Amino acid sequence: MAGQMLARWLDCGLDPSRVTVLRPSGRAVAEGVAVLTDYPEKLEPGTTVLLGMKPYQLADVAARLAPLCRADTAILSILAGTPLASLRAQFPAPQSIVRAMPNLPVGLGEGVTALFTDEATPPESRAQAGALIEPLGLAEWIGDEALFNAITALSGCGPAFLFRFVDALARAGEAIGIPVDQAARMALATVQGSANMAARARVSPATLADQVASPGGMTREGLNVLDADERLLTLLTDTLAAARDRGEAMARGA
Ligand SMILES: NC(=O)c1ccc[n+]([C@@H]2O[C@H](COP(=O)([O-])OP(=O)(O)OC[C@H]3O[C@@H](n4cnc5c(N)ncnc54)[C@H](O)[C@@H]3O)[C@@H](O)[C@H]2O)c1
Ligand code: PRO
Repeated sequence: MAGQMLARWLDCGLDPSRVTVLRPSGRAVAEGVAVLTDYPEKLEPGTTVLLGMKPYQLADVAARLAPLCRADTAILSILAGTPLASLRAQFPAPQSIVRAMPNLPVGLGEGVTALFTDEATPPESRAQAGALIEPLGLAEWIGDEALFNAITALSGCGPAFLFRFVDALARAGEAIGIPVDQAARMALATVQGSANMAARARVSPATLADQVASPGGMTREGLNVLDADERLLTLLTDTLAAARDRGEAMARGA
């Protein structure tokens, strides 16, 4: 995920010589970006540190990284299910700690990133974090951290659910006799075109769905299947709730 964010920042003109990546594998990231396999001796004043490892690695990483941090180090964490209080406990020195939850299309500048911080982060640092995220796509500040796992379920995990939907649409097409390659191409292009259309439309996706459905026609019969007993809504509510609940469990250390 962090690699997608970096790719977009570099595409938008970030000077690669200003970036250092720490990754145990030492694998190259991008031309001109320094890669370290171990922690540096110090951090430059005003460094922004993006935490992009797995959430369960927080304590191990903080044990080495926190002593290098100063009051003017800014922490940006993309760790799912990791509350701001946990980050503050692990990184006592930095004033600015921001929780971010991006999704994978940030690499194209078409992502969604939820942001949250607390009163200890100075307003100018909050603005800097917002400016950093802005080229990645839609940025949404969240007022209540209690919603962060729900928001992660919707937009952070959302691409996976959409990819699953595209795959299912293609396989359903195949199930009713469309050749497999053709069904895959047409399902993806249908979702892409429809998403672009919905993004530009003046009316809601619900209204657009009704506009596709000619009275007494084919689409209405299909929508009736999705809508029966709110089948699709129930399925998606259960999906988001399961993802959200995993975030809550991760926050409890499970
Ligand atoms: N994948 C997503 O769509 C997504 C979206 C939002 C947030 N996240 C968050 O991003 C984080 C990484 O998830 P991912 O899916 O990108 O996994 P990943 O396995 O692709 O990336 C993990 C990265 O951590 C690095 N790493 C491993 N050990 C490390 C260490 N000891 N110190 C520093 N770096 C280390 C690895 O080099 C690797 O680049 C997680 O905290 C996850 O919650 C992921
Ligand atoms: N990927 C991370 C996870 O699955 C968080 C959102 C997307 O935990």
